[in-house]
Amino acid sequence: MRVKQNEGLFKRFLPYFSLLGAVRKQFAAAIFFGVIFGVASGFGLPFMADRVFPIIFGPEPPPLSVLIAVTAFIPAVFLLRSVSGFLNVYLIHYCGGKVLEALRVRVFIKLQTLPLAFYQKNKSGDLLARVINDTGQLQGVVTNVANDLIKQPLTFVGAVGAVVYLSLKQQDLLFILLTLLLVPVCILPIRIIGKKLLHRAHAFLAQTADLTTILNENLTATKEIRAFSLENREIRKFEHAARELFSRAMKVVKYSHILSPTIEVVAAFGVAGAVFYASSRGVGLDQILPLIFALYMSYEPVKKLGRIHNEIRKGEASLERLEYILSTEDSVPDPDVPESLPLEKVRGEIRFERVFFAYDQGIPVLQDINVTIAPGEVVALVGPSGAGKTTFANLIPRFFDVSAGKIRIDGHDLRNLRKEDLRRTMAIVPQDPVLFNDTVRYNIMAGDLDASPEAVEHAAERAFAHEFIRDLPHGYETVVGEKGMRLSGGQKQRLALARAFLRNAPILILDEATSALDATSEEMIQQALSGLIRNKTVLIIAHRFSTIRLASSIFLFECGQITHKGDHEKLYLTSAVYKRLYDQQYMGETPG
Ligand SMILES: Nc1ncnc2c1ncn2[C@@H]1O[C@H](COP(=O)(O)OP(=O)(O)OP(=O)(O)O)[C@@H](O)[C@H]1O
Repeated sequence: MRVKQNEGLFKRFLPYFSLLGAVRKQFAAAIFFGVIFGVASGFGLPFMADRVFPIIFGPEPPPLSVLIAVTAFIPAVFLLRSVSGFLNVYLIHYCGGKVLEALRVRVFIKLQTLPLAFYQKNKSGDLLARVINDTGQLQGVVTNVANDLIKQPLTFVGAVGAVVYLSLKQQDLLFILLTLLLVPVCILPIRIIGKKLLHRAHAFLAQTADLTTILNENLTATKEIRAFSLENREIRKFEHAARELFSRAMKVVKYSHILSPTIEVVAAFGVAGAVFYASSRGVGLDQILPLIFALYMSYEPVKKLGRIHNEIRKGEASLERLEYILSTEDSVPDPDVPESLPLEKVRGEIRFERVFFAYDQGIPVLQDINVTIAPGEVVALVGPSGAGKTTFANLIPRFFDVSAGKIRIDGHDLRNLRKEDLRRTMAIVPQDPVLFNDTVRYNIMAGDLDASPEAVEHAAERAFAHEFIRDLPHGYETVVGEKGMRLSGGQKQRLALARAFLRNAPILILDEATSALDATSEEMIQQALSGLIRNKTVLIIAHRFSTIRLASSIFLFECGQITHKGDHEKLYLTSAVYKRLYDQQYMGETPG
C-alpha cells in the first residue's frame, strides 16, 4: 500500500520520532553537544580568523604570554568542536540503535499477529528485507534527521551571525545578502534530486528484497538443488539479481552524492562574488578572510540539510515498505467482545453450517459444507488431491475465515472466540512438522510451555520418542539443528506427536505425513496415534488408507464438497471415486 503522497513528509515520519521518547535523555545530550559543535563551527572558526589571526600576524609581534594564550585558542576551538562532535555522533548512534531495536521489534510483533493468508501473499525474503534493511534505513532518518534538523540550522545561524557581525563591522551589508541569497538557489537542486532519489530508493529496496528472496529460497532448498543439479541455474539467478542490485545501488549513490558538489559549486560562486566585490572595494585580505570563513560555514549546513532531504527521501521508500506491514489489517480479527471458552469444559463438537470458502474471490474451494463431528469422533478426510481436505481442516483453527456460513465449536461461532482461546482447545500435527533450532525439550514444550520436565518425558514416552531421545548426545537437551535437520523423518514426526500428547487438547487435527517411513517407525507412529486420539475429537487428513482404520467415520471430498460420509465398507460400495482411489493408489493396504 502506498501512503498518500500529499501528506507532509515530516508528518508521515512523526509517529516514528516518538520512538526517541525512550532515549530522550541521551537524545537531549546528543542535541546539546550538537549545538556546541554547531556554534563552535559556525561562529568559532570565523571568529578565530577575525580576532586571533590579526593579533598573531599583526604589525607588532605580541608578547610571548599573549601569543601563547591566543594561539591556545586555536586548539581550544577545535578541541571543543571535536569532543562535542564525537559525543554528538556517539550519542546519536546510541539513540539510533535503540530506535532500530524498537522498530524491528514493533514490526516483528505485527508479523506474529498477521494471518496465514498474508504469508501466502508475500515472499519471505521480501519480509526479511523489510525487517532487516528497511528498519535500518528508517532508523537513519529518525535519528540523523532529528539531530541535523537542530544542529545544522544552528550552525547556519551561527555562521550567518558571524557574517552579520563582520559585515556590520565593515559597514557593508552586501555580504549578508550574498549569504541569504544562497538558500533559494540551493533549494531547487535539493527538490529535484530528492524526487529522483525517492524512485531510485524504491527500486533499490525492491531489488534488495528480490536478492534476499533468492538467497532465502536457496538456503531452504539445499537438498533439492543438489539432488536435481540446479546449482548453475541458482548461481545464474543470483548473479543476475546481484548485478541488477549493483546497478540500482549506483543510481542511489549518484543521486545521494550529487547534491553536495552542486551546492559546493553554488558556494564557490558565492565566495567568488564576495572576493570580487571585496577586491573592487579595496577590502584587505585580513578583513575578507574571516568573511570567507563565515560564508563557507553558512554553506555547509545548507549542504547538510540537502543531504538530510535526500536521507528523508530514501527513508520514505522504506517507510512505505514498513507501513505495508504495520498497516495490514488482520483478516482474521478477534471479536470485540469475545465469548468465553473455558478449556476444561470443551467437549469438542465441531459443526460446519453452509460453509463456503475461497482463497481468491470467484474461485470457490469449499462449497456448501454441512457436517457435524460429534465429541470423541475420529474422522478421516479422504479424497483426490486438491479436493479441499487441508482447507477444511485449516478453517477450524481459523487460519482462514469462512467466506460464508458458520463453523461452531460446542455451539460457539468461531468468530466470537478469541483465536488464542480457540487454538488452546486443539493440537495440530502438520504433515511436515517444523522443529525449532532448540533443544528436544523445548521442541516438545512448544505444546505446553508450562509443562514440567516429568510431563515432557511422559509425553515423549507415549509418542515412542523417549528412547531415541535418551540416546542422543545430550538427551533432552540436545539441540536438533535448524528445522530438526539432525533428526530422521520418523524421529521428527514422533517429536511432533509428543508435542500433541503434551498439549492434551480436546480436539486433534492431524495432517498425516506422506513420506514413507521404515516399518518400525511406521508401526511406532501408528501405535502412538492410537494412544493420542483416545477421548478426543479427531480429524485426520489421511493420505494412507492404513490410517483410516483408526477412524470411526470417513468424509470423502470431491471438488470442494463432501460427497460421501460413512465407514470404509459403505464408501467402498457407494462411491466410485472412493473405490478407485482405494483400488488404484492404496492396493494392498488393509483398512482394518
Ligand atoms: N493459499 C492458497 N491460495 C490459493 N489457492 C489455494 C491455496 N491453498 C490451496 N489452494 C487451492 O485450493 C484447493 C484445495 O486445496 P487443499 O490443499 O485444501 O486440497 P487437499 O485436498 O488438501 O489436497 P492434497 O491432498 O493434495 O493435500 C486446490 O485447488 C488448491 O490449489
